[in-house]
Amino acid sequence: MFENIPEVKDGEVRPLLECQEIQLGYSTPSGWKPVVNRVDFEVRKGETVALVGESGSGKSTIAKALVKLIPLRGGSIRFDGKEVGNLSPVEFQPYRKKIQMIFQDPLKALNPRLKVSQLIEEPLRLHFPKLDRAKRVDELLQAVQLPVSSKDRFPSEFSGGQRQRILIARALAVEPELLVCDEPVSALDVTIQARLLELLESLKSSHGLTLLFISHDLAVVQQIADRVLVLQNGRRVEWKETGQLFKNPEHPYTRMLIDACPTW
Ligand SMILES: Nc1ncnc2c1ncn2[C@@H]1O[C@H](COP(=O)(O)OP(=O)(O)OP(=O)(O)O)[C@@H](O)[C@H]1O
Repeated sequence: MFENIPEVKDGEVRPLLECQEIQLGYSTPSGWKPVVNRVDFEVRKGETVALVGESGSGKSTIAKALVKLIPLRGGSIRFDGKEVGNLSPVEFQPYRKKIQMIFQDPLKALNPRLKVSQLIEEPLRLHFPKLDRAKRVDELLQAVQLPVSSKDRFPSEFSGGQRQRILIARALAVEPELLVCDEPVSALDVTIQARLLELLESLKSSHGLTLLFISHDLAVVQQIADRVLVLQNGRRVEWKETGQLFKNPEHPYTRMLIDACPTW
């Protein structure tokens, strides 16, 4: 099955994530609602791939499937060469740590009753029980360029951009390989957005990360992505290296997205 995944040749960077003909959707009271239809893409190690498309095109649905928040209905998801799409939640456990997600609204993901130190220690306790957690919390706060004193405060005491950094520190705690970022900067103003994008860029090299970056903002995508997958109504309409996409958008939908972007 899915033998059309190309062999990796010598010197080529191996894909960390390979999605082949994935089909996703939701069970609703009125029946099965298909959302993502036979979509193919891959993310090479160290690369940033952006998923773009209008609201409702299926971007977050793909992200949810990658961390098994919803099941794969058809097709194949391979992580580091291994088929993970049809694993049970228990079988998927070893991979769950390697794929971390950050969301647009960190407040929803951070328990407001816990201090930052507790929020970051939580995944450490689970995955690295023998580690000196206090030391690691300090290191992770420094990695996301927050003062170490932040650890004694609560999420509500921070700005949106700072909360996003806390969420990133928490995600980094388990040493992921793939960071799935679902509209992580959409709620932030432009200056804060730019700083957070710079941070993600520097964490990529310092922590050996690969990024799948979901956004509807093409200005952001142009800044951060190596390749872009354009989704329309759950179908792939374009899949290209970023420079090429902006220079030579082939699909009318891509051209429409680019024309609709206020930066151009
Ligand atoms: N739990 C659910 N049950 C039923 N339908 C859902 C559910 N979650 C999402 N959908 C539908 O799936 C489609 C794709 O939604 P999705 O959130 O993946 O889009 P998106 O491209 O990420 O959009 P946005 O940019 O607005 O987040 C939409 O029609 C949405 O209404």
